[in-house]
Amino acid sequence: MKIVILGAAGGIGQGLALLLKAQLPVGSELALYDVNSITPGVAVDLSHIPTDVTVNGFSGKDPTLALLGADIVLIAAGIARKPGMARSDLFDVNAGIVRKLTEDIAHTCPKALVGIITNPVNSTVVISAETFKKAGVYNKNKLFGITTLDIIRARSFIAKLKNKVSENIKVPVIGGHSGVTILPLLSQIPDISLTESEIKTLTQSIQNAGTEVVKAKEGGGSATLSMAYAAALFCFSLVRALNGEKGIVEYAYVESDRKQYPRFFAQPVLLNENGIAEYKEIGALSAFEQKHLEKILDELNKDIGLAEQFNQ
Ligand SMILES: NC(=O)c1ccc[n+]([C@@H]2O[C@H](COP(=O)([O-])OP(=O)(O)OC[C@H]3O[C@@H](n4cnc5c(N)ncnc54)[C@H](O)[C@@H]3O)[C@@H](O)[C@H]2O)c1
Ligand SMILES: O=C(O)C[C@H](O)C(=O)O
Repeated sequence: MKIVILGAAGGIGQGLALLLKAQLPVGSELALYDVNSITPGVAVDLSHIPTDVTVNGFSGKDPTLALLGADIVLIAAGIARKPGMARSDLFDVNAGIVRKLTEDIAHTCPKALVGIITNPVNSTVVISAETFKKAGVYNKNKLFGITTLDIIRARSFIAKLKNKVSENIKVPVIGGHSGVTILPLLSQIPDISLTESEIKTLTQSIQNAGTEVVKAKEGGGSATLSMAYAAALFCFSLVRALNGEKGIVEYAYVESDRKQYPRFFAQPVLLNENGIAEYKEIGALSAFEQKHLEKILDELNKDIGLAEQFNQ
């Protein structure tokens, strides 16, 4: 199995590459690509870790050599937020980067599963979808916006609040990946009950967690290590599904045909060798969550519309 990271020399890319080198199944192949010329060196560095995962690094303008024969491509290329910016402020630079890299994927490995990390995820995934469509190779079952960071944050915050082991906490998070569009379904966590005030505070903390990191890093970027961990978890699920393991469900920002939601929406999907095998039910929402959901639809539709226009 070959996994490619685009943007591999960045804060997320390097952390993600380390986790994949350390934990991918024996015999896997990891290809790192970034415009930054240090990328082959990052691969040499990683290659000294004694696991049976081969690593190759590529830099320059053309990612083709990295993408050849890819089964999974993870896109973390692009700029990150600085204090005072919203994720949508990244659109002008990152939209073009994601479009170009998607064109390269469409040309070289159109059957690969693609996971998008680059912000604003609510829009970049749509840009990628429209680009694949233009190239005539779009398969909505193979394109994912990675929202796992919202889920692991929710797990961490709830574990801390309730003094529980975070590994055992499962939290659905639906919607999108920006501010209020991040909607944790705190009413659905098995064996944990929360007061109204806890729900309100936790929801806000999960929605603002990215901004909290941006502020704390004081201009040095946004979440990298927690995102690398989140992307690695998501990637391992894709790998297991491609290897034929059954019953793997992940939450991700994907295109579905459910008319009650925007065209792209983070939701639970069952994975198999072909990507999305089935859209799972979101389940019952509390009154608080239902009200919140109604509020975010316009914002998501706006982010999606902007991306659709960009590709026209
Ligand atoms: N989905 C999420 O939950 C989530 C979480 C955190 C960060 N992000 C986003 O991930 C992106 C990367 O964040 P980071 O902290 O790693 O940034 P970074 O600046 O550390 O790394 C980005 C890398 O992309 C590379 N790059 C730029 N243009 C490229 C191109 N055309 N082809 C290949 N590589 C290119 C840069 O050289 C750099 O190494 C940002 O857009 C950020 O907002 C998303
Ligand atoms: O907040 C950001 O800009 C990065 C990322 O989307 C996050 O949630 O940490």
